[in-house]
Amino acid sequence: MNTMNPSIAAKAGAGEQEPAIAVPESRPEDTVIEEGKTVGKPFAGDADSPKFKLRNVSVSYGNDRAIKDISLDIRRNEVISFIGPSGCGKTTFLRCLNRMNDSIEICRVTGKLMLDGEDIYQSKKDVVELRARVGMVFQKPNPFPKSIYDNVAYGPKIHGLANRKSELDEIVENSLRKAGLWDEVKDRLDAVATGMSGGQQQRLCIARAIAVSPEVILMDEPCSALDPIATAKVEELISEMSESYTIVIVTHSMQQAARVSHRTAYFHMGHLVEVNETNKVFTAPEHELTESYITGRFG
Ligand SMILES: Nc1ncnc2c1ncn2[C@@H]1O[C@H](COP(=O)(O)OP(=O)(O)OP(=O)(O)O)[C@@H](O)[C@H]1O
Repeated sequence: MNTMNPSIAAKAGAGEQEPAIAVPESRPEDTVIEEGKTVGKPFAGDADSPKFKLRNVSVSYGNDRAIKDISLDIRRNEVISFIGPSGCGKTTFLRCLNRMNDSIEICRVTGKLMLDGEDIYQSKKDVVELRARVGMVFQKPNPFPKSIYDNVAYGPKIHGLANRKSELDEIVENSLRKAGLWDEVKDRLDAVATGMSGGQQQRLCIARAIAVSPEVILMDEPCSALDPIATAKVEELISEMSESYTIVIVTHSMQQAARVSHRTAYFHMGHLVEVNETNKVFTAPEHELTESYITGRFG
């Protein structure tokens, strides 16, 4: 979708010529980040009601704060990438969006997290229904050890989305088509899913997520276990899917963020430092930490 500014990309790789006299440089770790302050455009305009309205979100594991007062709107049908150095809180923040962190006993989430205006952390919230609306695709493809058909049919069955076998067949076919997998598997729907290639397994997991008609799909490094060809197929799929879904993707690949996302959010040590249109983040970042990261000064 976007390409990186060649001058910035070049800095990330080869490094620039050393100046004759060493000029003291500020180090990224010395930069003071003001808590709760994000540069760029983290919020939707007044006219738009965002899909997710997230305000003053903090997350702790025991006494350790992993997310520090983050506020962000996620727009309808946008693809937004979360990038940043390892351990900066991308996955933790992503997993708040469908309460996947609930299963971690020491994890505590505070702040307001609204999906279509409804507080997803309210005590009476049905978490199973939330996860049907906000699906998830993980880093490693994790199909059930069942047939290709059963993997896709499982969700619609437990959510009562089909009354007849013919309806279920239709959901399975449509989901596999949307995941770009139908032609490859239509003649072997009874084959066990774990026998597929890694890339096919990941697209099957995407079909499984799609099968329950979600509104949002969360993707946690969905291509990190895939080869470049399988990665390209999943990226193509993400672009196609953005017509129907809101997509939030955590990625370590800046090239991937540049290719697939409309906006990019840069995280740093639990802070949300910058959110901007992807093209801006990679060509003219506003925050010095974003620039340091995308030019490869740290990672
Ligand atoms: N289950 C957990 N228990 C305790 N601490 C955790 C847990 N999960 C994450 N953390 C801590 O929270 C912080 C943020 O981790 P998180 O995995 O969200 O970062 P990340 O940016 O996604 O990292 P990476 O890019 O390496 O996947 C880290 O300090 C991590 O050690």
